[in-house]
Amino acid sequence: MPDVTPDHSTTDDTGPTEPPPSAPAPGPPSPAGPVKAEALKARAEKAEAVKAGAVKAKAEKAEAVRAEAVRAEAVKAGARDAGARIGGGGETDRAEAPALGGDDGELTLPYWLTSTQEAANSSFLQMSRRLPRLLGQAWLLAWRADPRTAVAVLVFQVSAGVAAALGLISVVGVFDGLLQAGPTPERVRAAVPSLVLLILALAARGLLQGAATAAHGRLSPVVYEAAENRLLDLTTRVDLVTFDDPEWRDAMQRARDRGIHAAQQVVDFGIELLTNLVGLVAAAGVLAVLHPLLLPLLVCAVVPTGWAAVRAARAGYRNQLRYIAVWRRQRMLADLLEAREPAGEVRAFTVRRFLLAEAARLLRIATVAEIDVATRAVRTNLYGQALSALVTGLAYLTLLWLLWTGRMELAVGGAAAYAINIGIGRLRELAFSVNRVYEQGLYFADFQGFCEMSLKHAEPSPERSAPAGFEEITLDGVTFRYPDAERPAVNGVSLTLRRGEIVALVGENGSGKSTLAAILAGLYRPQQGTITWDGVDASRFRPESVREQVAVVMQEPTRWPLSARANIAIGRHDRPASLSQVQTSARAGDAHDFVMELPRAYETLLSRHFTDGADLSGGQWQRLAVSRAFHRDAPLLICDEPTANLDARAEHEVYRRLRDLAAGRTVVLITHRMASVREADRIYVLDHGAVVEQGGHEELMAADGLYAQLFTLQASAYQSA
Ligand SMILES: Nc1ncnc2c1ncn2[C@@H]1O[C@H](COP(=O)(O)OP(=O)(O)OP(=O)(O)O)[C@@H](O)[C@H]1O
Repeated sequence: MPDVTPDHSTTDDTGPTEPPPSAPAPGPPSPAGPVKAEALKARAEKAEAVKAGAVKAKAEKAEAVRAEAVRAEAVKAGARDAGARIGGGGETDRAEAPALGGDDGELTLPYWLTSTQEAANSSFLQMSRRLPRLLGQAWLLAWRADPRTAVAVLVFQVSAGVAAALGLISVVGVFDGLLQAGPTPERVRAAVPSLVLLILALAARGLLQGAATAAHGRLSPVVYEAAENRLLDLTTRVDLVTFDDPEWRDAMQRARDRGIHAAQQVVDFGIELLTNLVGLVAAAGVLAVLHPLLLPLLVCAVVPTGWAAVRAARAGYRNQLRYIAVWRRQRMLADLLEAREPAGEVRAFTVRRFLLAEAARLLRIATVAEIDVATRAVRTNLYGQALSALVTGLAYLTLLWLLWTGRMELAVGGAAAYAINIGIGRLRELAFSVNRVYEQGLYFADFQGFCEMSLKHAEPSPERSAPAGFEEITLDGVTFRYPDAERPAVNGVSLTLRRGEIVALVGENGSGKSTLAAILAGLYRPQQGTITWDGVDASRFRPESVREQVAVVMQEPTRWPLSARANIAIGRHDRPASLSQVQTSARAGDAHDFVMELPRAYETLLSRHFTDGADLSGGQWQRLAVSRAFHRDAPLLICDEPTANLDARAEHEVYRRLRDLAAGRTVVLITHRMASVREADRIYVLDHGAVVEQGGHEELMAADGLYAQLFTLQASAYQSA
């Protein structure tokens, strides 16, 4: 869970506070950059060239040039050393080998950084203009996640601000009392009521601020939870073909990478901004009452302070922008090195040292860059503080001038000095808040964009449900093309499935068998042609209700990291199944015997990632998948190469049971094992997405077409062996 939960309780009204870190870096660690002066100069020039609103392509190019310059420096500086260190200095250990991806590690701007690019190059004015809408969106998000807590945060926060304003006003009273003419005891007495009010106001503010922080601590994770749930909900609601749409996948990746976190942060920083705004309004109000000149003075102070804040933040983002690609690649490699699946190949291909060197090279670049960021952050903060001191000095000089020339009373001057102090601190924090809300708002826009896009791709949901069971399913001229594909994967297919039949789909690789099976299963909707269930157009049924009637054994069945029992029972997760029912399904899929040999039999967790977990062989996983499909007990069973990983005995068993199972059901069988096909009632031969032959085994052999060729080829291979 993301971590950023600003603690508002630490906000102090007693004067300007230290500026917050210039660049909150959600997700990846803070970026970095080598300290070479020339590279920095080149980067600065390029950065200036990339003006706000510049087209994305231009920005990407500029960034790539910069990144490359800096990368080259960093690689020179440390990568080879790092590579040498890792493997003990051997020749093969060094990072001499070409970088992964065949691009020699060129760091082009990844798609998901375009928002940061925009943020890094936005002016303060641009940020301020978008702000109201962003704050509105943040509020909506918080409201939807938890309306009561959202209102509580708002009420507590505003009340704390009002209490702070009261405190400020009472300070004026204290000064007024203390600095009036007369003997000291009288002056002290005159100041007491205001002092009491000040104490009460501060106590109330402390309490309210604490309550606001507590409510916010509750709201923030709930917002994250709501955003994550919404993303998952929409991701699973779109139809399957949307997963093959690269644009949607990009959008999903962006929303997942940064969007969810940004949703939470927009709310967090929105609250922070509100807090600072209330404080500022209080200070400004008091100043306006004290002297008409003081308010414009404070407003003037916002210009340099805001400029310094935005400049510091933008510098941080630029660094992040530059090095986040390095960081991501390093993480990707590290993940691969740590994962179980590639562990075998890492060793078998003896690539350990090569990969380590590459990971170290990237890490080195990031480390060098990180040191640079720290140095530059100190410098920027120094400038910011100097500028801030200058503006504050100017404000006080004006105040002195007002006092000196008798335009302001001493008591009022004391209170004004206090209010200016607070006002300037608030302004600085406000500038940071604005910058943060804006930056996170850009990623949040990605999240919202994905939600809107997914809603457009959501499956249609007609009221009508498919009937339980069928006599005949008919496909008429069905054509299906994947997004961006040049030609249809299934082209004008017409076929009929009757109850109790075993129908086989045969054809060479890529001929469209699996796609056709997915269409039959209701996973893809054809762009042309119709599918009817007992004469009713299946598109008029709720897609889920069609799938309820289908059990599928996928080509690559999912290896659910659940117990063996759950791996089978998930086939009908909505109906509670007893162990004996699960065992019956397991026997049907020829899985019972090996499951009983597992350490905890049916309760064994099938994942090596957990203690006591076990893993299965490819064939065993397949048998579980067949059992799962049997357990689903649906009128249409689609088996897409169910025996590809099975040994001869298991294969024989599965087909024998399929025959039994077909009684009263329909089985669609896809397999390259021609011997298993000859048993089918009808065989459809596919070529380039179209049905080129159909009939029984004998009939097709006699036709001497593609089927006969494939069959004879396989049979002869066995005979010659
Ligand atoms: N998700 C996808 N996106 C785009 N094209 C796809 C996708 N899946 C399959 N295709 C293409 O559709 C065509 C048919 O693929 P399909 O998987 O249906 O063939 P198949 O007959 O089942 O092949 P195999 O015997 O190898 O399993 C192929 O050209 C394939 O490249």
